[in-house]
Amino acid sequence: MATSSITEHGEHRLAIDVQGLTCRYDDFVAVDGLDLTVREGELFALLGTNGAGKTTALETIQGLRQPDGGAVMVLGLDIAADRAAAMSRCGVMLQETGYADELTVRETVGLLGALSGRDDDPDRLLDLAGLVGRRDVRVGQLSGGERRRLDFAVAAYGSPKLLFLDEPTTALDPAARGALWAGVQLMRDAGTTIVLTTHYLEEAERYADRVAVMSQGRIVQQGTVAEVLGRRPSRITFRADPSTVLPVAAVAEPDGSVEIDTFDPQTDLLALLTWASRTRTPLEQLEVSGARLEEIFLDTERAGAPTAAV
Ligand SMILES: Nc1ncnc2c1ncn2[C@@H]1O[C@H](COP(=O)(O)OP(=O)(O)OP(=O)(O)O)[C@@H](O)[C@H]1O
Repeated sequence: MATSSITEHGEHRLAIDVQGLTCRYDDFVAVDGLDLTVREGELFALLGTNGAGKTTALETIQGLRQPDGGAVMVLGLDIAADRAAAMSRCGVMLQETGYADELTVRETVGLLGALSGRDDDPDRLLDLAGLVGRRDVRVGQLSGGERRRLDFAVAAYGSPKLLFLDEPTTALDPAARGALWAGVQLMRDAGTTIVLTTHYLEEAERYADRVAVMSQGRIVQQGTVAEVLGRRPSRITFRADPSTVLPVAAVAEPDGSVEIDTFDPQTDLLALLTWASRTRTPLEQLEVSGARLEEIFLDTERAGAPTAAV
């Protein structure tokens, strides 16, 4: 992250500051007192199951919907009062965008990008989005993955200060995903704050500086990937004779499978291996796995109600 995102008082400058945001559809509360902060210069992933409230929250943060309660500041501006000024510094990649099929890729980037009010070179965007080879192809002839990269090129036009990406890699093949992530990382490295939603948790784990997990309209986990993962234990698994008395606390099943959940895998593994060596106990299929976002995500869904630390 760029050091310029820290104030002279050592605090993080905020690209987005949401306090107590509530959004209703008639009597249904889709976003329920949401507190969310995104720091300048970071790549922030908003996660959650279908219907968790991510799109509603992001649309409200972008000023497309009026909140039923709470306050939203975007790039230091109150979105309710200064939407035009705030959004003129933002790029938005929606889940679907309509294009004129007969225009070429370069024409489309140039025309739609210019609507942002920012200047840029369309060829730079085509390079960023991995579309140089498709420059003169008509948009109607693009594949789904190429269209998604076109969405990205248009949203990134003029290097916005803040870029919203709604499920940017959904339905892309691995090569197209890699190309899009490379472009996203270049934007972040150049100082753009990125806020994205995704259902690909491994991508959030790999690329995001911080993540938030939404459930039933509220944030149930928020922090750096390491912080969020650190709230869940690592797991040591192996198979051993069911009659074996183990040196560490474990869940041993009658079929011989053993699970050890631990926040100190190094110490527990060392104790286990030392003991196994001394007692000549075979530990078959021994594996150690760190916590994954997917497990945390599933935990919060199983819990049903928002309870976890934020
Ligand atoms: N126009 C609407 N009218 C009534 N209810 C709505 C409307 N739009 C969304 N909802 C409801 O609000 C809740 C949150 O929806 P939202 O689209 O914000 O979730 P999401 O987290 O973005 O889901 P997804 O991952 O599927 O995009 C859901 O229960 C949804 O059914």
